[in-house]
Amino acid sequence: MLQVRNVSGGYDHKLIVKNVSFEVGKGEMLGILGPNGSGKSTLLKVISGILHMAAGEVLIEGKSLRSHSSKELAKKMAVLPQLHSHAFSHSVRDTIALGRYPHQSGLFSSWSDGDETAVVEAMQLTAMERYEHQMLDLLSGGEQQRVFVAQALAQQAPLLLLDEPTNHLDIAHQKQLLDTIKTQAIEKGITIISVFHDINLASLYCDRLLLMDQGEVQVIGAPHEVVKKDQIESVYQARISTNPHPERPKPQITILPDVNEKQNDELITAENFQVTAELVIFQAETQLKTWSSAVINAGSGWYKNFVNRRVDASYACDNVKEEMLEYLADNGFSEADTVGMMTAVKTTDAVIKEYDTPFGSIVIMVTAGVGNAVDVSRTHEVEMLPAIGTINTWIIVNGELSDEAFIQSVITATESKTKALAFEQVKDPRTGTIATGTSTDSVLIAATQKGTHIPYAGPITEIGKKIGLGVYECTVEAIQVYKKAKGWE
Ligand SMILES: Nc1ncnc2c1ncn2[C@@H]1O[C@H](COP(=O)(O)OP(=O)(O)OP(=O)(O)O)[C@@H](O)[C@H]1O
Repeated sequence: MLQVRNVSGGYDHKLIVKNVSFEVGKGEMLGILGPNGSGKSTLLKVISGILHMAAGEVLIEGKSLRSHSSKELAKKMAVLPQLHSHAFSHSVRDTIALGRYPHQSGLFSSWSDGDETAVVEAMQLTAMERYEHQMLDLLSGGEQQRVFVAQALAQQAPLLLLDEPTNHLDIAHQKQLLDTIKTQAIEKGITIISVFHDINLASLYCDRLLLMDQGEVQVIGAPHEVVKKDQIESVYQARISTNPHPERPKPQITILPDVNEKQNDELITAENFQVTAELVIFQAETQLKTWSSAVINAGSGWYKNFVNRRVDASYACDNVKEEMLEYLADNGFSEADTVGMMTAVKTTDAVIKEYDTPFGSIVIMVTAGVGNAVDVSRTHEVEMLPAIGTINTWIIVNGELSDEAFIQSVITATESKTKALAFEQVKDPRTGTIATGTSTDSVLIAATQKGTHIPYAGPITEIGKKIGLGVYECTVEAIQVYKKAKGWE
């Protein structure tokens, strides 16, 4: 659709864009990224013929940009500039209708049904119908931005060039606008080139990204090839981390601040745990980075309340999460701050131990109900029914764990728990073989993320050794307490 070949250009004698080449296919959405002043707007202006091209060539559907008349060009290309100056304020409808000028002909151009449909559709797509008769200068910045996007859409050109289309828009309108534009690309085959400041939006919506640095193309490729930690940090000169989008295979970034908030040097010890007849509670002064399979707030996050709640063996509920949230709220724990687990074991039987390591210490808590023990390697052979009995394992770390260390901690703890079940000869009653756990076990790793950086937590690391020993000891003891309570021995 569009070929940009070795294009250079800028203002008067100041060359800004240097030797830029790329191609964009029909229906493709290309995002242009780069720091302030890197030449993104200038590139868009050169491609759209607003600025003089000092060297190179731009081809639209194989035909040189230079050989288009301005009206011909406007039929092929709609442009949304970065800043909109409007000397005269028109109504919203009249402003959008200006987008139809390339389609008007003759001295007394008549307004056709096609023009009307295009304007109405553009108003619908940008949700501006109810502002139709309002004057532009009485609208908010975001509303005005949507009017100009509507004007560009009303032009019905196969190529859309947008300079920061989400400028001034709140998140709902950013989403609505980008969903609309992307739908135009998918359903109507419109080609879109758009400048973005928001790397996450660009990554999420664009098929490819072009990263500019000092007027040149630093890299062009699929979002996962462009949104890389080192590349973004070096071009933008800002510390970031990359993380996966929860629903799409598009990388997202998070800014890492260099300013520290008030430091809290709280050291977590076994003494910080409270045990009541109903609960094991650990409350940290500030949030800990947590990975867990808990009922409430599973996955990763930052939390400061950790609750292991005892429920009766006959506990049955259609909506466990809702019931648990109500329970937590009634007991003064807010959902935003709390990770919540359940157990049928007496909470007073929880085993809580502290282990010193060269970098600091870890605290381990285990409650073990093994009436529901299973041998996971044999579950495919037998019929499994939901049953009560769970081993809950918590590992609280005074240190800074890497992502690898979080996952390795889960592996190390699980292996160690399995060994404890073997030592205690806990069997799966269906198969008669040694159990590996129960069908509802839960694990939680929480770290202060202060102090020593801990890159790994496998069995040969200092932390891995203590997780291995600690989970084993605590689980063996918890199983023994459970067996005694049940009169098994
Ligand atoms: N009208 C102009 N005359 C002269 N120089 C200009 C003009 N407009 C922009 N420049 C210069 O061109 C360079 C690139 O500007 P441009 O607006 O293309 O950057 P950008 O990447 O779009 O930046 P931003 O992210 O801030 O919008 C800047 O150094 C700027 O000072």
